[in-house]
Amino acid sequence: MTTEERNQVLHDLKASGWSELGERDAIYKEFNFKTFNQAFGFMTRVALQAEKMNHHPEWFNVYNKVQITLISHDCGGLTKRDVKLAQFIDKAAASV
Ligand SMILES: C[C@H](O)[C@H](O)[C@H]1CNC2=NC(N)=NC(=O)C2=N1
Repeated sequence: MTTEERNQVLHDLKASGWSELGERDAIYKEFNFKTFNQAFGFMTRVALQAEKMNHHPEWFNVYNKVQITLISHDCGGLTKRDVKLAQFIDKAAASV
């Protein structure tokens, strides 16, 4: 991404609850659902999309909470693939 693209994209992602990690060039967001079933259903939809994109989240789930970090490991930082997946994730969470 160009610096301009990156700034625009980060601005939009931050507006929807993503934050930049300090220690790595990655983005992070926490999702809270009502139940484990909802959390895991959400994770299942994200997993299928991730597999399609061959781009996979780092994530941690306890009961109704899902914490997600996105980074492109091959580049050691944020790429358009992370942005695409983040946008899919937000849509999936909104439709639970
Ligand atoms: C072998 C396989 O294509 C690679 O390891 C893919 C899989 N999923 C991936 N996911 C993410 N987030 N970053 C990667 O660099 C990556 N690489």
